[in-house]
Amino acid sequence: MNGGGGRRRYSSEQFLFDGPANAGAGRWAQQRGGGVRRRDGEIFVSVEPATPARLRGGDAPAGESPGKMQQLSPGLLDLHAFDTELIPDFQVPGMYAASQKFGYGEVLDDSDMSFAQNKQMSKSTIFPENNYLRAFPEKEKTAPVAKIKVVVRKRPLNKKEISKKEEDIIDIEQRSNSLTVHETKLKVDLTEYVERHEFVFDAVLDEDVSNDEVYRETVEPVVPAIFNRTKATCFAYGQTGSGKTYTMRPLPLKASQDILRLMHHAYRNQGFQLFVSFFEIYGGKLFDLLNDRSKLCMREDGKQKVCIVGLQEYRVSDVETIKELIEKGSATRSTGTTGANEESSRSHAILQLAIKRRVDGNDSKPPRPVGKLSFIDLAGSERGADTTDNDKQTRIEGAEINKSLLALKECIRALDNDQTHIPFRGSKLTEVLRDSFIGDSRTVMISCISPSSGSCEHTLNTLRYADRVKSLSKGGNAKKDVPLAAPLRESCHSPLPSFVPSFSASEVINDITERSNFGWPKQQQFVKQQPALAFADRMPKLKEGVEFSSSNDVYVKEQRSKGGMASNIAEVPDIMYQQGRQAVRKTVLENNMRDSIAYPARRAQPDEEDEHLNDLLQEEEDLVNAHRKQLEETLDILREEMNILDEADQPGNQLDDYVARLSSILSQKAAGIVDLKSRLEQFQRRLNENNVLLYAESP
Ligand SMILES: Nc1ncnc2c1ncn2[C@@H]1O[C@H](COP(=O)(O)OP(=O)(O)OP(=O)(O)O)[C@@H](O)[C@H]1O
Repeated sequence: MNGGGGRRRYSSEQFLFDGPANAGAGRWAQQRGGGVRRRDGEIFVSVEPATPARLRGGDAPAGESPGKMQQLSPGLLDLHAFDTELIPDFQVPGMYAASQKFGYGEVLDDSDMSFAQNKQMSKSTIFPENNYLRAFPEKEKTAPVAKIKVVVRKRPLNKKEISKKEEDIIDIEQRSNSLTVHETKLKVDLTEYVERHEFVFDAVLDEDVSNDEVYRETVEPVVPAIFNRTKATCFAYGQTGSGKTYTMRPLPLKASQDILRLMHHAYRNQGFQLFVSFFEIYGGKLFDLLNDRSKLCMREDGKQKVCIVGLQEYRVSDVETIKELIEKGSATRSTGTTGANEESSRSHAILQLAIKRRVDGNDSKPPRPVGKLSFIDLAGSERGADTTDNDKQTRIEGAEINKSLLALKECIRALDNDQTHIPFRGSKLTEVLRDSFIGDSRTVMISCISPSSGSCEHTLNTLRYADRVKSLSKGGNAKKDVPLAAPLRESCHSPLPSFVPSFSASEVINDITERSNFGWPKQQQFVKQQPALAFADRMPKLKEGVEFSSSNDVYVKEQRSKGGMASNIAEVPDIMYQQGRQAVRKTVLENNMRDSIAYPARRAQPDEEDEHLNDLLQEEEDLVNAHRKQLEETLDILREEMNILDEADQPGNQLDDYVARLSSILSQKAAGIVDLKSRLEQFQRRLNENNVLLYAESP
């Protein structure tokens, strides 16, 4: 929780991913040969008896022998670790059993037959199953892990929020994976009502859940997989102050403990090594947090492998050294000095734990990359909207953050839908993480939310983002959420309007694409068949108390105060309006782009494809945001109009005043409509441009 006055209090364990306020050591009491004891009592055990050399000020001895506790691997880091082959000596006992046990045994390429045979041999002849089982603690016998997992974590109200008497508006039922946001809204007649927004995710963690439990729910299941060429990525997403850093901070340490334990027990003497790197993306540029924030350069080679030139990687053998590296990197991380929360982070911090393996047991050759675990503490999500109020630098940063969060969402969605084309070129963040989006990968997104009524809008935005990450996925929420809506439907005052479709978004996509004779939906078809547009058409027919339900979001309006003079004015349930439709539209848009790219005479280059797609997605998001804003302004204007009408009815009213205010209101209304219309036309033109290309060049 925040300390007094909204400033953070840094506890003894708060250093990972945190900014300069945490700089400096001294929070840890060292226990030579026996690990390290934190002042709060928790003990980290060093898994090797030797005590590592201290790391201070980036002066770790470069090129130390691999036998030492840490080793700096200077120069070029090949992030494209995923053409990695397991080296020929891999038939050592244990790996086969481990890969089977953890559910990752199927990930080998077909081409790697010799290796597969070796593994078979090792299983039957060298490492009997029962021995293996005894060698592994219960918690490591993990079931196969979902490719994408979206988890929400709610933090407790902090002192500042309590002193401002803000309410906790998030309800999480025990042992459920759903949550409800209670949003208080004002009607036109200024009476209050509550909108309930219900969401379902893979897991929902309430304020009582400890960091240990977060680790068990998110990262722990994927750790064994990285010994078998999997790339796992864990993101923390959310507004400033929602608990991203608090959540992410302990994860790499806990993961490294598990990795080192596996390396020294299950995979003992198999040549595995652990490397740590830590860098940030700030304003679209890369900086090495373990090398005095020196600027890094990202390059792509002829085979489209992404490399970060100059990134320092440290070989580590004990948790204590990792902790020190993380502390050092966190202290170097950029934090902004502008905006509402001056301590908020405006950069993405990326900490990577890479598993490599010695080639033929030979220390003179560079070790081969095997798997990787990345932890990403994203910039505050609301910073993406920070494009107007601050200085130029802040605006540029805001735009970059916005771009990267948008691109990230699209990449994860593409990944979960097994799309062959991943739009990773959309931002520096996704480019850098390119290797995490190809091959065998696992992604965990932890969406952090604040419970307070004052953060309602940001919380809803975070949940919508998380929802869109998965809502259209094959194994995602769309279908499984349908039953959830049923009890809520039953509880509503009046029956669901007959036009509310019971569709899953992916079914709609299929439906649309099936109806197209040419393999992609024509733009006109697409527009007509959008279910949410059908909703919008019918919106004025809504009555008080009706409920909307899309596949995984439920809108229920509870009237708190009745009898208002404007109760017949339909209010747009923005959550419903946005969710199903945006998801559908985006995928159709992507399909359009993909298909248009598959056939044209002048083939677009991959770069162009990504640019087109990302530009369009961005423009679309801007349009929807502008529409929502305009709607909110219209409601304000309506309120104002009603006031002046009321006053006009009073005896002795000032006609001049009435005329002037009405004139100003009408101008505002007209300006809003003109602005939105021109945005809409511009977007239509962009869609047409793409479709013109499509139709002109299709056979
Ligand atoms: N689950 C939690 N339980 C207790 N305290 C929490 C929890 N989550 C966050 N906090 C506290 O809330 C404050 C803000 O959290 P944190 O710094 O992690 O936010 P953040 O999302 O990383 O913000 P920024 O984007 O500005 O870095 C901190 O004081 C933190 O200790």
